Amino acid sequence: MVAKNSIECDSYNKLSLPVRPSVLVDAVSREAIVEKIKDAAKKWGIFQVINHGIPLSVLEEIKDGVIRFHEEDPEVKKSYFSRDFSKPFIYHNNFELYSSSSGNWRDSFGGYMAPNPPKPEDLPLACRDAMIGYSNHVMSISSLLFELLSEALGLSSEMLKSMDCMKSLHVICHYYPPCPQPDLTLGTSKHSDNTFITILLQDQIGGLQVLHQDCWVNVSPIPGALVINIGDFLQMMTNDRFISVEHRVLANKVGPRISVACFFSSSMNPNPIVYGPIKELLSEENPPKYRDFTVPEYTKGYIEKGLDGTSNLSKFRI
Ligand SMILES: O=C(O)CCC(=O)C(=O)O
Ligand SMILES: [Fe+2]
Repeated sequence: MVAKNSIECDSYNKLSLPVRPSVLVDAVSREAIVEKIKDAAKKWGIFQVINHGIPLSVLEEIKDGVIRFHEEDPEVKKSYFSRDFSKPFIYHNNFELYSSSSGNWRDSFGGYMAPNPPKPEDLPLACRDAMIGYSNHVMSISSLLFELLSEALGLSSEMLKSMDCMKSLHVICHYYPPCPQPDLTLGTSKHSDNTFITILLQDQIGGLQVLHQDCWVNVSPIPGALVINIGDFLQMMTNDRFISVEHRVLANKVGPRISVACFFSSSMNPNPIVYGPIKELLSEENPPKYRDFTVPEYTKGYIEKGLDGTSNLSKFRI
């Protein structure tokens, strides 16, 4: 299942992420933080942040909530099982099961937490408070991140927010059970996210990798850190100034591995807004590389092809 034409780089030290996790604390000024983010979003499409303001106890609570739900009585879980993403909360394994050539070694649950959060009683008791609490924190850190990303593009701080990039939050909580034969499968196969950005919390088990210059590079877990992925929409809107990172998750002999992916995207909901390369970033020398798109239009192709390792972006290139 290893991607073709890629070399395995097993050492994080050989090729380490350029933006260290302390990006939001160490940098002496906002300008310095913006510079680091600009560099990482361009070269890697990913960076990690610590001291983001979300208390460690909140991170622990959501991870515990994910384990509690997944280790719940199967009868309880069964009542939430569905592939209908318009429902307020669903438990599923492999949204791409019927479109991909192989299944992935994980189970997931989640729902849209903004702009219309589910009624608390629609969420299972095992993770209800944790999901609501964590989502509120993620919404506020996303506001700062979209400001910094706008500034990194040389735009006004409010630009991306004014384009509704942070309006819709889809939270998906993954549970990767220990795998007896990890070499034969993957936790999540290679893909980029159909989002503006994704804010990811991973536990200490490891397995997340990004494809960089034909090498799979480990995104080693850092306690308390959040991983920020640039998604496909932002790559198109920035006309390739930022890149949407291709990533995957290895299956592990140990586990379970827990991760919580917060997708900023309205992908499964109606959204009439037409996006395209941001006019302020274009010039005669830098004409639009993508045609305009709506999020549901983009998502339709993304879901249909599943996580098959191919890019949906290329279909929108001019
Ligand atoms: O579990 C992870 O670390 C990554 C999951 C992921 O890439 C996704 O949900 O899109
Ligand atoms: Fe992803």
